Amino acid sequence: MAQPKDIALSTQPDFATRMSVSTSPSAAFHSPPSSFSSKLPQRGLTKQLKPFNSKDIKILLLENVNQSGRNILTGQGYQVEALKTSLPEDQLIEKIKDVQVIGIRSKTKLTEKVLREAKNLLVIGCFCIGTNQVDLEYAAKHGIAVFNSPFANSRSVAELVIGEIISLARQLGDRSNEMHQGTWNKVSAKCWEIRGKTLGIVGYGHIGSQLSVLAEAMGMTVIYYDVVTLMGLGTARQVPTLEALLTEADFVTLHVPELPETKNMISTAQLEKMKEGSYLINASRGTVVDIQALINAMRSGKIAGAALDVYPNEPSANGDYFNRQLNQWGEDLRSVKNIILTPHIGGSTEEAQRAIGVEVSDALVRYINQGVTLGSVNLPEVNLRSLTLDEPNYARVIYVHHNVPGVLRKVNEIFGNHNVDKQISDSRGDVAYLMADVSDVNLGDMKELFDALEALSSKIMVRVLY
Ligand SMILES: NC(=O)c1ccc[n+]([C@@H]2O[C@H](COP(=O)([O-])OP(=O)(O)OC[C@H]3O[C@@H](n4cnc5c(N)ncnc54)[C@H](O)[C@@H]3O)[C@@H](O)[C@H]2O)c1
Ligand SMILES: O=C(O)CC[C@@H](O)C(=O)O
Repeated sequence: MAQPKDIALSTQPDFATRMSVSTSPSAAFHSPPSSFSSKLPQRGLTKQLKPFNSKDIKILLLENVNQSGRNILTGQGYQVEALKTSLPEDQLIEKIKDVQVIGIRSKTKLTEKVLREAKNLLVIGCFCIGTNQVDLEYAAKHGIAVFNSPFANSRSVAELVIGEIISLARQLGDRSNEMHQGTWNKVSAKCWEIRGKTLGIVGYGHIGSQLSVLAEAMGMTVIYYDVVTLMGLGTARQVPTLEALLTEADFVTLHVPELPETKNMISTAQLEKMKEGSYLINASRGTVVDIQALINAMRSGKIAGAALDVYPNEPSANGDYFNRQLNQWGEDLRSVKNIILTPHIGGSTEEAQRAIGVEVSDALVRYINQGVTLGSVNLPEVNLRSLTLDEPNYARVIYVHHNVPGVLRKVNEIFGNHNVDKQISDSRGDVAYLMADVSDVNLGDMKELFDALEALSSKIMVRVLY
């Protein structure tokens, strides 16, 4: 965009605050008005804004979003329908037509096909870390913001992996299964302490680095591989290649996102590189491991044990679905020795789900009521000081538009007869986001502003809140 960005930064939080908001949302997100207020001029109580031209906000929550999140949304007076499972595509398409907000976890696929039908949708809340289930680009191009919870369940996943490392080293799953069948099988052959063993972490992000600290505390040596050069915590050491990690680690654990580059990142060639009798853990995404190759490597004895929490195809609800129909190797996998299979529960703790519910719902409320995009994974992050009850005749105008030259000139011409009290604009790729607070406007003025902005060829979405 040719025009200058950040037109009215005088009311923005300082740089450090903005950086900490961007990189560490949960710190500020639980109570944004108060966390910002100490940095900003005090001008009375925050006014709760509402759209000048639309009905009640309708929200569809799928996949059993935690009560903490539902309470925040219903507390705002929104109409919330909450379902325990995800929905088959045809039902999802029917329901999404009607709502302004949808909340999902990892199972619901918001593809272009589904989003095309979502004519009223303003915002998507992913009540989890991963956002690979959403077509982020399509959403951005249609002005639909997407929020997630980037690390509220990291600790839960790291703790699960620690449990799995010990369980695999001691063959706990098999011993427990045998006892459940009535068989006493006291063995020590090929059962190990984890002290002194090497843990290889692939992906040293929020989860990988938490795990690193826990593993070292238990006496393990930690090495990690990441596409980014990162400072190791404690005495953890970064290795230059995946191959270097695979040849050195006794336990390999995967914590990378689902990307084209991470698809089948661990397949036959990589399993061959691993140490004889080593272990593999995957709690990242199901596409990262070639499971048939893993079954073969375990049957040959090369891999002594594995723990899988995620699968290429996962059922949309609880029940007896983990079979050949879902994944063709389903039954073979179940027959392998010393393999721990869990139903994508890495982040499924009370602590994590409560924190995610609060964090994502707060972000949704801020976006719906104020247009603030801080923490969005697909739109530029934009914030303006809240309007207060001392400013009764103000409107907040939000204009999401194509990032092309000349837009700000046209928008400011439209604002021409009004006082623009504060304004900010930023872009991300092809999409730009402008927010302006305009004073001395009545409902008629708001309609005029709305209609004029709607008519611009650069328009993606217009909202006028007051
Ligand atoms: N099982 C669960 O319930 C559960 C819970 C939370 C997250 N997850 C999954 O775990 C993944 C990791 O979570 P996180 O919070 O640690 O993510 P993160 O973004 O903090 O860290 C991911 C790390 O992987 C690295 N990376 C990316 N591509 C890579 C590649 N090709 N090779 C090596 N490193 C690469 C990144 O540089 C980053 O450091 C998430 O994307 C999500 O899919 C699963
Ligand atoms: O809770 C879920 O469904 C997803 C958990 C995890 O994979 C995440 O991406 O946060």
